[in-house]
Parts: sequence; structure tokens; C-alpha cells
Amino acid sequence: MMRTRPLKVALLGCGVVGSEVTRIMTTHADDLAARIGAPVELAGIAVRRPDRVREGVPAELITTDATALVKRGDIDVVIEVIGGIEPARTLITTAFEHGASVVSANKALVAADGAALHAAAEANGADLYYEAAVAGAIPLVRPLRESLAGDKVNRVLGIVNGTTNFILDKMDSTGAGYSEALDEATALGYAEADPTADVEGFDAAAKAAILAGIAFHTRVTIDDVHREGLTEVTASDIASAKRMGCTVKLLAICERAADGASVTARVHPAMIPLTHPLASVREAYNAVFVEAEAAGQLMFYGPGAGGAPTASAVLGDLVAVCRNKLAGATGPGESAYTRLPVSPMGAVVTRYHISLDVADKPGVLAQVANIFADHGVSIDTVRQSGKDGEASLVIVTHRAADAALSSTVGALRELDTVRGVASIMRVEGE
Ligand SMILES: NC(=O)c1ccc[n+]([C@@H]2O[C@H](COP(=O)([O-])OP(=O)(O)OC[C@H]3O[C@@H](n4cnc5c(N)ncnc54)[C@H](O)[C@@H]3O)[C@@H](O)[C@H]2O)c1
Ligand SMILES: N[C@@H](CCO)C(=O)O
Ligand code: NA
Repeated sequence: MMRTRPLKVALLGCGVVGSEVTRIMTTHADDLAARIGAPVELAGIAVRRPDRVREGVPAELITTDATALVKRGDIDVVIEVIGGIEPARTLITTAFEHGASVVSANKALVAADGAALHAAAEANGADLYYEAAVAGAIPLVRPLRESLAGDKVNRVLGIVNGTTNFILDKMDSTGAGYSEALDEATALGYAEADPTADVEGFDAAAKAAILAGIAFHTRVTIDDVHREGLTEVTASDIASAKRMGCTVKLLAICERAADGASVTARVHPAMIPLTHPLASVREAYNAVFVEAEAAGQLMFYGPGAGGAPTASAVLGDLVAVCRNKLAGATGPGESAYTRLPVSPMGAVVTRYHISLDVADKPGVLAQVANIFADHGVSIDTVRQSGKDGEASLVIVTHRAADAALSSTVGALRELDTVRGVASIMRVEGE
């Protein structure tokens, strides 16, 4: 039976995502009501610039006082699409204290302070949902939290940042320059308000922290995630990857250690074979592999950024939270019972592609090979090219610990015959 009294929703922020949330809530009101079992009504929209023309947004709902809106007391659900840490954190906490549940798209905040937010939700009998925070429209948080709650996840690996994938794809396929590709991603609404969050890997690291926490039922914050962005990737890295039958992608990788006693979470550019499904992920699309003990390998693929796709995830959460409200229940909260520690990057085991500029004279290759052997790093392939007494060595290793690779590179830099280490890139997905 449909309840006639509407559930009241407050929207915080009416930018790329917020404007699409407003549009869908307005145009799909009847369907949303039927699915929830009660009408949902937009009761207020907090914005920073009230004079901006917002097509289809009722002017009487607009306010610049977000705090007063979340304190009203008659609000059932607050949708936070402002972004950033403050004032979002205080507004969300205040919303819980005033009886509202919260739907947020804010990965930066959840990855920094998820535990405290979950605790505040629980203390007030409220829900905190954030499907939109990870990989936009792609259902990933809910499948991990709910569908896979009976399985044991061992690995989550994928492309979780649309902007950087868009940039790499454009550079690779059209030869566009880095800034040109970034400007296009920003114009299309994919990039964060400050795009350094995308290109320096902070956005992907936040998503990796959220995914690792949910997948391994432990607490992982953004500070636990090893992070390398896109800014160090050169045209020569991309060309080198091509020669190896690979492409370069910015990956987020969360793994349970082989002994099961710890986990790791990292974001960095990596070479992956062109035959791997992640290699064909184009534009701002995201794709995530989840490997679970009983399920095997699952792949989640779809639009990872953009106003409408992200609003789709927000609306899905809104329906779930409203249903919970009507049932007088709450959905799953934080699950961190395994308390698995997060190991540092040095413990990660993977393969490496190393490009060295060396003197081309007898014994150099043997000297270089010895350094690898001394540090327990086994070489898979070596390719040498060069002339006039200088050579370029491209070495691909077998699987080795990141700490062992770092000491190998440190020792190589000490050799007089090694003029420079042109690039080091991890090789994944084989
Ligand atoms: N754009 C995407 O593709 C995407 C995808 C997934 C998640 N997200 C997340 O969604 C959130 C919003 O992103 P967006 O792309 O819509 O950003 P945006 O910059 O387009 O929108 C944010 C809006 O919030 C407003 N705002 C800032 N402070 C405010 C305040 N105190 N009170 C009221 N309004 C305030 C800003 O004026 C702006 O209009 C972020 O957390 C972002 O990480 C975005
Ligand atoms: N800036 C983010 C938005 C989606 O979270 C991206 O490019 O993926
Ligand atoms: Na999602």
C-alpha cells in the first residue's frame, strides 16, 4: 500500500551531479514513489550560488543555508553532493543527529573518515549509503556489501577513475596532448572540482580505500593506500608498453596477502597486456574485477563518472534508504570485524618493467644482471638497443616484492655504467 505522506529529501549541492539528481527526482517522481511505497519530495536544495540559473529547479526550494536545512527536523534523507571534507562532514553528522539518513557521492570524505561517519549513523539509527562514491553508476559498493557478503573476496583490481582513463585513452588513440585531454574531461563533467585529485591519484586512492575496507571487512583509509598518479607517465612509457604488446592504465589494486594475515591497497600506473579486458576500457568508463573464493572472477563495467550516471547511483541509494525508513530498519553499516592490517607497498609482489640508460661496453649487462640476482629479483626478459657507446636496456622481471625491486633500483643507480633509470613501471594483469 502506498503511503500518502511524502518522505522529505534535502539536497546539498546542485552542481554536475546534484542537478541531475534534481532532474531525475522530478521527472521520475511517480516511478520512485511506486518503488519506494511512498512519494519522495524535494524539500530543499542548498547551493552556494543562489543567482545561478538552474533549469527545472523550483526557485522556492533554493537556500544558501545548508546547516539550517539539515537541522529542520522534518527531513528524512539528506543527499550530499557538495564534495570535499568540510562542510560536508559536519553537515552529514548534523543530519544524522536530526534523524535523517544520508546518501553521499563523496569518496574523499568516506575514505578519510568513513568509520566515524558510520558510527554517527549507527548512533542515530540512520543509514549512510555511498554507491556513487565508487565508480559512478557501476553497482560495486552494494554487490560487495550485500551480494558477496557470504563469500571471501581476495582481490579487487580495476580502473576506478574516469578522468585519467579518458586522458590516457585520448593520448593513446588520438595523440592528444595531456592538457587538452584533461580540459575535455573537465568540460564533460568527469573531473573533480580540483582535477589534481584525479591526475595525482587521490580520487582513485579514496575509492581503493573504500573498496578494500568493504571487500576485506577491515578498516582502510586513504592514508593506507600507496598512491602514484599519472603525472610521471611519459610518452616513452606508453611507446615502450606498445612495443611489449601492452597499454598503460591507472589501476587500483586491493589484495589479501598470500598468508591471509594482511591486505594491501595501491593506485599506480601499470602496463597491462592488450589482450586483457581492462586494456579495452575506453574514455571515462571504469571496469573492476572482483576475485572471490566461491564466486570466482566477476567483472563490473560501465560509466564511472558524469552527472547522469552518478545520479543513477545516488537515486538507487535514495530508494534503498527510503525503503529502510518505511520498514523502520537500517541497511548494513560498517563491517570491519577482521581487523586485518594494511601492509606497506614494500610487501606487494608483482612484475616490473625497468628501462635503463647504460654504457655500451663489455661486462655491463652482467653487472646489471648481478645486481638483480643479489637482491633476489629474477629477470624474465632483457632487450638492448643503442649505438655510439650508449645503450638502452629494457628489463622485465618475474614476480618480486616491491621492497626488493626498490633496493635493486637503488643499487643500479650507484653503478657508474648506469647513466640513468628512465622508467620503472609495474606490469599487471598477466
Ligand atoms: N562528477 C562526477 O562524475 C562524479 C562522480 C562520482 C562522484 N562524484 C562526487 O559527487 C560530488 C559532487 O561532484 P560534482 O561533480 O557534482 O561537483 P560540482 O563541483 O559540479 O558540484 C558541487 C556543488 O556544490 C556546491 N557547494 C559547495 N559548497 C557548498 C555548500 N557549503 N553549500 C551548498 N552548496 C555547496 C558548489 O557550488 C557546486 O555547485 C563530489 O563528492 C564528487 O566527488 C562526482
Ligand atoms: N572525478 C571522478 C568522478 C567519478 O568518481 C572520475 O574521473 O572518475
Ligand atoms: Na558505484
